[in-house]
Amino acid sequence: MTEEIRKGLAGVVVDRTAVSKVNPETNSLLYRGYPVQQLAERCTFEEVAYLLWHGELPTEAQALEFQELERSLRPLDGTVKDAIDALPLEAHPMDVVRTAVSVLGALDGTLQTDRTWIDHDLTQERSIRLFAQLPAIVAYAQRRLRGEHLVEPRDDLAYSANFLHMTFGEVPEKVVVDAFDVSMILYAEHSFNASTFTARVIASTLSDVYSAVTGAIGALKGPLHGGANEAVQHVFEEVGEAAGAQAWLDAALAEKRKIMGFGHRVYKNGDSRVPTMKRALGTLVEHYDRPEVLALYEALEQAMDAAKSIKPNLDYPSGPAYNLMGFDTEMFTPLFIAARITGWTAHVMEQLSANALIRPLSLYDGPEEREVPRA
Ligand SMILES: CC(=O)SCCNC(=O)CCNC(=O)[C@H](O)C(C)(C)COP(=O)(O)OP(=O)(O)OC[C@H]1O[C@@H](n2cnc3c(N)ncnc32)[C@H](O)[C@@H]1OP(=O)(O)O
Ligand SMILES: O=C([O-])CC(=O)C(=O)O
Repeated sequence: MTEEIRKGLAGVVVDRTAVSKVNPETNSLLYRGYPVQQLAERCTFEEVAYLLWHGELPTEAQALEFQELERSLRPLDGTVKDAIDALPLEAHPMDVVRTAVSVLGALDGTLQTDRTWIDHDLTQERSIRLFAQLPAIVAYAQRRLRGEHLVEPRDDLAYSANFLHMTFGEVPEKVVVDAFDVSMILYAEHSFNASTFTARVIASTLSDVYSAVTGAIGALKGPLHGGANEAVQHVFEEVGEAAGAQAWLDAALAEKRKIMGFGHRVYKNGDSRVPTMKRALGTLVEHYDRPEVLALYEALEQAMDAAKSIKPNLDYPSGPAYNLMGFDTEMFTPLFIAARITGWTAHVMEQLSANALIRPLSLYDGPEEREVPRA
């Protein structure tokens, strides 16, 4: 029998999903049927989280109930804070956040008594807890890099305004909060990407949602996936200014370097989310009066298009946007975690609702059977 190997599972359909639809032909992305561009324009990130989990946007009463619950779960758990404080300051924030999520799992008393494994309601409760705790964890990870103390959450603020307040100690102007909220919505969900698939593999063994999310964070960290938003900022710093983009790209391509923030496994004619995020970046460029950032963005984009016809992915506009907002570069991928927690957990619940253990086959190409050379 000849088995066909599809390296990287490229082009392989492994299951159904009703969470989102990525359509490279029409360059569109739907969350539960709604175009992500409309969601970014008309909804808050909290509403989008609710949509991803429940399949419908919340009614006013449901939104209020969700808001109260989320706000009540915001203060950073004391044991998680102690665990973070025990880590070296040099630890990468992705490792800090991954550890904090794992600690939250170990602290969750319901895991000790839960023997039903696939209890949807419990997984949903844990998902909201993770959603509400992640801003505190990520904001604290940023603050300790700067030798600053934890800032307590404010329950009079919506998710994004509170996130920025906990990070910077103040709420920035609306244009910044809005750009941040848009980035959270765009990063929330993207079908069977590497980290979501990791979460689904872990869930398929009937493990718990904290374990699935911890594994997903590990998958997101790599620069071929979420780590690219951080890598884009390094590229911008290496290139320096728009005038140097062409020469930098020629040299990088001659060295066969992958250009971070460009290319995608599914989209081959551009990422559906980029125009919306580029607009958000544009508002920040205007707000902070940093036109040189957009000039460099466009110079490198055009040079890459001319050289390879490869278009930017979402990490390309997000990197410089987070830089303008004032985040340290190592914090960019942790921000992606705070957004993608919604998609990951929606997929974990979907996986559990129609589970099959994920266990593919491999084609063995090692040595033929042989004798162990020992008496
Ligand atoms: C939110 C996200 O996770 S989006 C993805 C973020 N990741 C990045 O930005 C990292 C840079 N991009 C890449 O490495 C790739 O485009 C990936 C990993 C995202 C997708 O890769 P794949 O679908 O496996 O395509 P693959 O890597 O085989 O690329 C196909 C061809 O395009 C080239 N290519 C693709 N992306 C790039 C790039 N960013 N820079 C240079 N060349 C590239 C490859 O070298 C390859 O060329 P070849 O056929 O001559 O060997
Ligand atoms: O879909 C992918 O492979 C990667 C991606 O863009 C995402 O996870 O947002």
